[in-house]
Amino acid sequence: MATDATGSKKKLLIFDAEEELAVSLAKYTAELSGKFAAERGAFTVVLSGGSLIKNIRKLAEPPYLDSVDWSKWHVFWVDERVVPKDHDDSNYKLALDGFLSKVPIPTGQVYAINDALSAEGAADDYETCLKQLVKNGVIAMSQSTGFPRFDVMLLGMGPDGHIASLFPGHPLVNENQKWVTYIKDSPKPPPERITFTFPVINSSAYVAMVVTGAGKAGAVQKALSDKQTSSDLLPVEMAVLQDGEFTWFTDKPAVSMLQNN
Ligand SMILES: O=C(O)[C@H](O)[C@@H](O)[C@H](O)[C@H](O)COP(=O)(O)O
Repeated sequence: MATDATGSKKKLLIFDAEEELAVSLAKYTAELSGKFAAERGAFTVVLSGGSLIKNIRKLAEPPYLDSVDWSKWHVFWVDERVVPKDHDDSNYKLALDGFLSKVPIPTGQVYAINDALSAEGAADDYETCLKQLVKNGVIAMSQSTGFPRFDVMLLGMGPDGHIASLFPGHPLVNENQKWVTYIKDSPKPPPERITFTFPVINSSAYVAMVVTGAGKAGAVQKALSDKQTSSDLLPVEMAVLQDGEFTWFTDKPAVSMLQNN
């Protein structure tokens, strides 16, 4: 069962168990796929790594396996580790094994990083790729921000409140020019990664913030409490969409430190 916390700028869905969350997340994503395929003829989907890939598993099952128009999907990564694509740390490999190998998205519409480049080179290369896709009309542009506007970002959050490879207290959280940047000292291994920046994340049309498990309850409590001060924001709290819909997909353990839950 989902609980809707109305009155908040962000929508909070709370599920009794991860299984129900996964059912709802598949429906949410399939509906957005239908909407954007009809409106724009393309559906741009941004994935994180981590447990998110397991959470989207039901998209690769009936009825969605057959009902979704996978030919319209274009898949990107909000962050990627700078390792070979067949390395166990690769977010591409994680998504390929757990999701992409099970659905018929054209391989040319799956945008992995160039793993032959340095972190800096891979970030520049990915940004160039995004700019080309904006020119081609595959990725929309936000008129209000001047940054690309992805149709949906399906994101996880770390126990420290990080999203993408934007970590608490790291200067990268303040990047406001680049679309894609790099980090060489990630506190979560491996240290070298590329990541979308906040202006890109915050220009999205839809964001699903998918958070399960008691280990994340502290960050969820801070993010959803009213006592936020601008000097002390977790990265997840800096995800504030300019003109989009932000939905938390949580399970009971993840919200166990919220009052009234
Ligand atoms: O490459 C990465 O490390 C991920 O993209 C990262 O941003 C992830 O989404 C969070 O760390 C949550 O990961 P878990 O869901 O596994 O905790």
